[in-house]
Order: sequence, then C-alpha cells, then structure tokens
Amino acid sequence: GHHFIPFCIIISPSVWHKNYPVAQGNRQSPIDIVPHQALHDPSLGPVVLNYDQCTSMNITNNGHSVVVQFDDSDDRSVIQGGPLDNPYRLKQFHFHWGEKGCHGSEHTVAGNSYASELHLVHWNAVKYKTFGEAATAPDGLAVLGIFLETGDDHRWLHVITDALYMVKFKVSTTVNCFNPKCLLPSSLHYWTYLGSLTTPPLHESVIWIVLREPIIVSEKQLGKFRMLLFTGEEEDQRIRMENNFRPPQPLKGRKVRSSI
Ligand SMILES: Cc1ccn(O)c(=O)c1
Ligand SMILES: [Zn+2]
Repeated sequence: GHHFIPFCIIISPSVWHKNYPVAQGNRQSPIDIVPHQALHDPSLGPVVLNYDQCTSMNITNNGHSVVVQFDDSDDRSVIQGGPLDNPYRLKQFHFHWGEKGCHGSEHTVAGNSYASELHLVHWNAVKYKTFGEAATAPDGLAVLGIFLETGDDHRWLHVITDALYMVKFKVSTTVNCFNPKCLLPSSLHYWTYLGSLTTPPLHESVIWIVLREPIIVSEKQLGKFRMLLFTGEEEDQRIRMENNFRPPQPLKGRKVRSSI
C-alpha cells in the first residue's frame, strides 16, 4: 500500500522534556491543588475582570486546542487585582478536555479532575512590549483557569460550541463581540500559585489564578469539542482532538495561596 507519513504527530507530555528540559523545572503546571494545604492570604484582594465585549476577533483550531483570540493592542480587556501588581491584557482563551466523563481538566482539586478547563491567557503589557517577550518572563503571563463540570446547558457557551463545526479542521473563522465575562462562575474565590505554560515551550512565566467554582456545561456541549480534529483537511488520517491536557506536575516546594 502507499506509504502514509502522518503530518500530525501527537507528542505525549511524558517525552516533552527531551526537547524542552524546563518540563522538569521547579515551577511547572498544572498541579494538584489541595485546598486544606493552601495558605489563606488576607492580603490577596479580589480578582477584577474588565473585559470589553468587542475585542474578540476569531476562533481558531490551532491543532492542539480551540482558541478565541482577542485584539490586545490596548487595555480594553484586562485582568487585575488579586495577586497581580498591574493589569494584564487578554490575549486569548482556549480549552482542555478529555474523551469522556470527568477527565479533561489540567489542574486537579484534591486529586479530582473536572471534565474540562478553560484558560483565559493575559500578558503584562506594562512591563513587556510583546506577548512573546512576556511569555518568557517570570511575571509575564496571568492565566485564569476555570473548571467545567457537566450538568445543564451553559446558555452562553453555546456561542462557542455552535461555532465549533466551522473549525473542525485546523482553520480560523471570525467571532465578534463575544465577552468572556459570560463564562465566569458566580464566585471569583481563587487559588493562586507561580507556574508555567502547560504546552510546549512550557515557559515558567505564568501567575496562575484558578477559580474554585466550576461552570456547568452540558455533555452535549462538551461533545462538540470532541468532534474537533487535530488534523488538517488535507490529511488522510483524521485524529479526534481529545485528551489535550497535561497531567499534574510536582509542586517542588511551591505554596498555593487562597483568597477569601
Ligand atoms: C499561553 C498558553 C498556551 C497554552 N496553554 O495551555 C496555556 O494555558 C497558555
Ligand atoms: Zn491552557
């Protein structure tokens, strides 16, 4: 038969360290959050999200997740407060999910994982000129992590999940005026710790803010994420995009602080 050379080689997290030695570094993400071992820090104020609704630009299947990208040319959409010393600009949000049930989140809570995890990625435009520069600095990025649990339909997530069929393959399509504030849970209680990107290059540049309260989405909505493909339209092999989550990494002495 003809020789098939897959364009899409899925590299498993356990071998990332070969090309990215920092994978075995001292502030890697995600981690298992143990609530009773987290330090309540009264000096931690509330996280404040000032998202302008019309900075969203497109939704893209980038071959390892589905990403909604934002216009980060000014401070219209920022996160501030909490553990952050200044406002961080919203750049994109994306999801991590499993192939079924309650596995798919990156962070776990007392050993329990959720069905999915939403990451809102922000960068420190006060101290750094570009996202790329910020992504390699220890205080360059701030990622807000939100757990997704299955239950009823999430009325606003529909805007995203109803568009996923358009980005089944590695393509992009426009999205306008989507305000991610509609994806927040009611409580902004959070845990925070110093960590990293959870995909290569795994830079140790992220101040993590993980919300305790999950948002509820339906199994049907989650199923639409699993319909996405890692592969492009031109490829013979179709590989479903699922299990795009990194397992928890060693804490290496880090302290997790909690708000409220
Ligand atoms: C910048 C970046 C890239 C990948 N992931 O998973 C993140 O959470 C953040
Ligand atoms: Zn992520």
